[in-house]
Amino acid sequence: MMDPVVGLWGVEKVFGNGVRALAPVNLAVQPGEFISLIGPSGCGKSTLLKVIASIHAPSAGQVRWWGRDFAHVGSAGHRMAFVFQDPTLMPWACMEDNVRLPLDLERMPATTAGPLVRDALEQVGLGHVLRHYPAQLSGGMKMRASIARALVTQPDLLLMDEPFGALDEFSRNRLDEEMARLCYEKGLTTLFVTHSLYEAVFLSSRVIVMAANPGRIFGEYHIDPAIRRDETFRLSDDFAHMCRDLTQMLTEATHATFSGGA
Ligand SMILES: Nc1ncnc2c1ncn2[C@@H]1O[C@H](COP(=O)(O)OP(=O)(O)OP(=O)(O)O)[C@@H](O)[C@H]1O
Repeated sequence: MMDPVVGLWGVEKVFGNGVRALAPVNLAVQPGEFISLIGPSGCGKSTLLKVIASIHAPSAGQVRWWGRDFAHVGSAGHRMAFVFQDPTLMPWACMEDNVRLPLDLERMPATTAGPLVRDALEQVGLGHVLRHYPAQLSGGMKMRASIARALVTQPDLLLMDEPFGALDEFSRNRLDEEMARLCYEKGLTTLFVTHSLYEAVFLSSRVIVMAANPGRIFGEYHIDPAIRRDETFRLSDDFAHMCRDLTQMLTEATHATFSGGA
């Protein structure tokens, strides 16, 4: 059987202050999945994403990327990119220069990088503002630029931590539709942290529900990846039904007591 994109076995995270952010977590992320992590505040969603990004080392357990250790991430076919809630653009640089940053860090020649940068900006609908500076753009456009900066590296795994949380509902819905199109068309494996159950249902092929104290996986909910993620889906009875099911699971997760190991 093929190795998962990321596999976690018995992963725990205890911070220096004693907070047990993750009790044993087991998870296998398969190629092409769009997985959302939802759960009450403090249940370890961001911590789990950061363990997968290798920003945090697990306190116990094992993580494997494409069946190997972290040293192999970054080689062809095994690239990972992270999008944070804050777009973190360089204010003194135009869009083109901002998005080119990861390629500059790889010392890619400008002639090779140029078309990749323009293509990434086109993909997120910013092809017309290449020479604009962040201060000239709306919040939604800055977030698009941040996504373009992740896509320009042609990642095989995209990690997104509540990327649209600061946006108004209209911009968020629109970006969700565009994100779904990009990810499903490319078969891009994506892990997405959100506080919005509706966003999780709209985007995901699998929703992982977490519980807190300690942070752990409570349950999961599968959604047919073949469903077209558009306004028709958002307004459908199926969508409402899925949101109801997930609301119920989330309520149970919020009240669940932990009976696992010490
Ligand atoms: N660097 C850190 N040092 C100490 N404790 C931390 C650290 N990062 C997170 N925590 C704690 O770990 C627990 C899980 O935090 P985490 O941010 O992963 O939760 P979350 O589910 O993403 O929360 P939210 O939905 O509120 O963003 C919380 O109790 C948090 O206070």
